[in-house]
Amino acid sequence: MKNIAVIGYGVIGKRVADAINLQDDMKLSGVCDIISDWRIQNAVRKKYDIYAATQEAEDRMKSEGISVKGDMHDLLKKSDLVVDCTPKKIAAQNVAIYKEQNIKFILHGGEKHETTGHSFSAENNYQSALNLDATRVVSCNTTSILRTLTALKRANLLDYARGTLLRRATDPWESHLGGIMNTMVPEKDIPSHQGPDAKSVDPIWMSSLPQ
Ligand SMILES: NC(=O)C1=CN([C@@H]2O[C@H](COP(=O)(O)OP(=O)(O)OC[C@H]3O[C@@H](n4cnc5c(N)ncnc54)[C@H](OP(=O)(O)O)[C@@H]3O)[C@@H](O)[C@H]2O)C=CC1
Ligand SMILES: O=C(OP(=O)(O)O)[C@H](O)COP(=O)(O)O
Repeated sequence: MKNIAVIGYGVIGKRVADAINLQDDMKLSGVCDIISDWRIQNAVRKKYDIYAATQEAEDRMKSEGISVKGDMHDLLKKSDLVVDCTPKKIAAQNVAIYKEQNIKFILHGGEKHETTGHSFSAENNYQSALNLDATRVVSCNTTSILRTLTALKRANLLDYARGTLLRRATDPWESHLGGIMNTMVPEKDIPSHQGPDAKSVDPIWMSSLPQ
């Protein structure tokens, strides 16, 4: 049984926590965040152990009647692996802590490939992730590119690829950040980061493809 910690209980973290909870060989050791609003109340309702990332967060959580088990370091001490689901750039800052505590970690698509040196998409490179100390699960958009091109490549139908990604939805509170790219808001930089990102998952399969 492996004890898994989730840092950041937002859009992705709440799903990761529920998924861990469903596995026979994993135990959710706790979730750690800075929020004290309705979002963390979902974790309270599910009886997950809650940890506060900062002292201010702990004070706010307690003032909202949330029982706090400790801080992030307390959670890491009782965990074998951490899945960091904090917003982009925050997770990269946490990497030094994970390395110092010698704990394996998984980051998400908001971070750069170099942060872990391995980028993961199960269909493409599950085997190469075994026994690593760290990996990064690429974003939903990069995964969609990988799944589409991998299917075409396996069917021997792929010479090269040039794609336009139309993102039709976004987290509502981030809609002002260009989330609905190429639908209402055009992507300003070509190639967008998802093409090179796909190559970082599978450099051999994708190396022949222009960006
Ligand atoms: N949303 C999506 O559709 C997808 C997101 N991703 C990637 O997943 C990762 C997480 O994104 P997402 O779930 O959307 O992010 P969210 O903003 O929904 O959730 C992140 C949570 O972490 C909290 N947080 C902020 N700072 C800290 C900290 N120092 N310690 C602990 N918790 C903290 C946030 O609080 P607060 O809100 O107060 O900042 C929030 O509750 C990113 O790398 C993103 O790029 C990948 C695929 C899809
Ligand atoms: O919505 C996402 O992340 P975000 O909340 O950091 O913008 C998804 O990870 C999509 O990210 P992408 O724009 O890197 O494909």
